[in-house]
Amino acid sequence: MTLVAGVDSSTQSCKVVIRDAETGTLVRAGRAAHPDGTEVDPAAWWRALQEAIAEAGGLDDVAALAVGGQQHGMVCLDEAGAVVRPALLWNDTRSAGAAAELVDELGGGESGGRAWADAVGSVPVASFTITKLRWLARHEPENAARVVAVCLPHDWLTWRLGGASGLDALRTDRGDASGTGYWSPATGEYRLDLLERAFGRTLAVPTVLGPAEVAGRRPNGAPLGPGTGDNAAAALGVGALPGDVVVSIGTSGTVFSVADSPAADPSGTVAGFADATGRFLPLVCTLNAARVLDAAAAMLGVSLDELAKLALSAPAGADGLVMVPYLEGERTPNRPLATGAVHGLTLRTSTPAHLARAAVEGMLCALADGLDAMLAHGATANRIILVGGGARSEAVRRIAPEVFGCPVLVPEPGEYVADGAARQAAWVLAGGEQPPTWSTGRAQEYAGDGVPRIREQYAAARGLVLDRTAAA
Ligand SMILES: Nc1ncnc2c1ncn2[C@@H]1O[C@H](COP(=O)(O)OP(=O)(O)O)[C@@H](O)[C@H]1O
Ligand SMILES: O=C(CO)[C@@H](O)[C@H](O)COP(=O)(O)O
Repeated sequence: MTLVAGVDSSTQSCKVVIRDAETGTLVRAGRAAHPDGTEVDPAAWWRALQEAIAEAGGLDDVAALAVGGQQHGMVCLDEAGAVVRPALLWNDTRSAGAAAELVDELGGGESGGRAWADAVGSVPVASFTITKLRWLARHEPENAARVVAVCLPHDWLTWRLGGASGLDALRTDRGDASGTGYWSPATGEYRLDLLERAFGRTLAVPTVLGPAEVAGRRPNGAPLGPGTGDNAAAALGVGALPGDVVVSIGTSGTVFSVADSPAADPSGTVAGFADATGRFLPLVCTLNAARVLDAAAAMLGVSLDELAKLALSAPAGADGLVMVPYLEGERTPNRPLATGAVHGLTLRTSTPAHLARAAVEGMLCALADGLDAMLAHGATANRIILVGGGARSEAVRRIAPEVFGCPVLVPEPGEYVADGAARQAAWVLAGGEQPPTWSTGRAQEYAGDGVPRIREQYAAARGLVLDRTAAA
């Protein structure tokens, strides 16, 4: 049996799966935690990767490997290839002012948004690498002066796995490059003029590979795939096709679909990313998803399973109790400085069950807004597929149809980002135009009538929060 490995170096943890290259059957797996916080020394990802690989039984018998990773993180390297400062992650909002400046510099408002969307498929918000480069240039000029190259978390891990033999060995892929703000999915070219505008001078950047090209080799000669961003890897892992909309509930909440043509939304709601197969991946991302459930469970002093039971014991709409879950600020809508709110407290709604229900409904309503935006920008949703750690919650699975107004498919619990990376590794070995066909496990359908009241009351509460919160 030929084995391939896939890695998901995501916000909260590193996961490794080892699968049969031909059938996709899971053989072994491992995981390790990442540190908390929105800036992280990449060395911590490397340590977690080694721990997860060891737990997965090592890589000696693995014929190819690929890395999926959290998007957008800024990893700055000096001339010798050393990391200049801890990486700023996708959910670090300190560059919100820089994002606003960059949009203003290309015309501001609708016209600035249009210029960015036309140039790189997306309008930069604080998550995007380009805004972090501007922040670094302005706030840490001494660190900025040492930077020679910039890359993304998965690029850096792939580079290290391949021996880190020099900055010109850095490689990336279309999917992750499309989240930088200085690479265009439509043309397949870097926009180093925009990088230079943000940072004040140009930098070395990784070579962008095609979906199944070799990014390097492990010391035993096994090829490394180009890897990709975690959402593009999840799309590959669940085998998403045009007509599928994937809703991922991890640290971030994302709604995305595979498309044949690039998106360019001047409002910035839909990011026009590329996918890991040569196509495109329009995507809406919220900053607040699974951790809203973690926070609600912590507030109530219960486990996540108990939170789900409590949520399901309250009526749909929680008798008017609404949580607007902007616990880390928010990206969609673009309110990096926002805080969360609970509206509709009465004696009747002041119960653990109501609060649990409001947390699940609020988190799902923010994703339903994202789904609306995707549909408004031409996505079709023949199937909605729910993945990510938060999809393990029975309350999320059962309340999602009420909020989305349609059934959702929940694949067997698994690590779909790591699986997508493993499938890419198998593709690198097999070659050809398409990734190998792996049988996907059984998915369970959750159906139920939509309850429009849930979204109506959420929209009213969201409006109050937006009114009191300045945009970036
Ligand atoms: N049964 C569950 N119910 C609710 N949330 C869960 C459950 N299991 C895991 N999670 C949550 O999923 C999150 C991790 O999901 P994951 O997709 O791995 O995130 P990331 O990829 O961002 O690191 C954690 O916040 C965790 O609490
Ligand atoms: O910023 C985005 C997408 O644009 C996030 O989806 C990150 O890629 C982090 O993903 P998770 O760790 O939450 O899976």
